[in-house]
Amino acid sequence: MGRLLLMLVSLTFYAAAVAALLFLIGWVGAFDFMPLTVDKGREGSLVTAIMVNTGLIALFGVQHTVMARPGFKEGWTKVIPAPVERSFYLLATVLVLGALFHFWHPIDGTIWSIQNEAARTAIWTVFWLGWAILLLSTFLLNHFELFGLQQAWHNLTGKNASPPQMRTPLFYKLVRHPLYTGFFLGLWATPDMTYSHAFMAAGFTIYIVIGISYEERDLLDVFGEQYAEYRKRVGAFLPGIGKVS
Ligand SMILES: C[S@@+](CC[C@H](N)C(=O)[O-])C[C@H]1O[C@@H](n2cnc3c(N)ncnc32)[C@H](O)[C@@H]1O
Repeated sequence: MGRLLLMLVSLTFYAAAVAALLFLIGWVGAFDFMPLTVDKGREGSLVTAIMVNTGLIALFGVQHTVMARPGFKEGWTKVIPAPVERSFYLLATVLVLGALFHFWHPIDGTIWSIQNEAARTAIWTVFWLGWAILLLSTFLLNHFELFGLQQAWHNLTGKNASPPQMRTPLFYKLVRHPLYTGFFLGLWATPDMTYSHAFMAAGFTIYIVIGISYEERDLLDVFGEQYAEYRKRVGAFLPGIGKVS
C-alpha cells in the first residue's frame, strides 16, 4: 500500500476514534441530547440485559487485551502493514464501542439520585475532570503514537521509529496509571446512579484491573529495572497506594 494511502487510513481511523471517544463520554454521562446512553437503549428482560451487557464489556476487554499484546502484533503485522497496526487497533475499538452503544440493554432502577444542586455540580465537575485527566494523560505519554498517527507519519516521511521510551511526566510522577484513574472518575462520578450505570462502571473497572497486569508485564519486559523501580516507588491509581515491591 502506498505511504500516502496508509497516512489517509491512519487519519480516518483517528477521526473515528475521537468521535467514538466523544460519543462514549456522552453515553456514560447519559445526557438528554444523546440518541443512546447507558440508560437509553434496547429493551429486554433482566437476564437478557445481564448476559448481553456482560458479553459486550467482555468483548471490549478481550479486544483491548489481545490486540495490545506483542505476540499478537507480531502475527498481525504479517497481515496488515506495520505503520497502521495501531490504527487498526483503534478501528477495532471503534467497532467494539459501536456494538456496546447499539446492543446495550439498560437495567431499570436507581441506586442514588442526588437532589442537592451544589452536590450535583460537584459530582459533574469530577466527571469532567476524569475525562480531562484521561485525555491529558494520552498527551503526557504520546497522544499521536497512542492514536496511531505518528507511526504512519514516520512511514510517510521516511523517519525511523524511535525505540519506546518510558515516560513519567506530571501525573505519572504521582500514579502509574493516571489515564485509568481519569477513566474511573468519568465512569463512577454521576449524581444519578442507575443499576445500568453501576453495571457498566463495575464491568469496565474489572476489565481494567485485569488488563493492567498484562500491561505491566509488557512494560517490565520493555523497560526492565527502570519500570520495576517505578512500581516500587509510585502507586497504581492513587498516590502511594498499590506500590509493588
Ligand atoms: C491506554 S495507555 C494507558 C497508560 C497507563 N496505563 C495509564 O493509565 O496512564 C496504554 C499504553 O501506555 C503505555 N505506557 C503505560 N505506562 C507508560 C509509561 N510510564 N511510559 C511509557 N509508556 C507507557 C503502555 O505500554 C501501553 O501501550
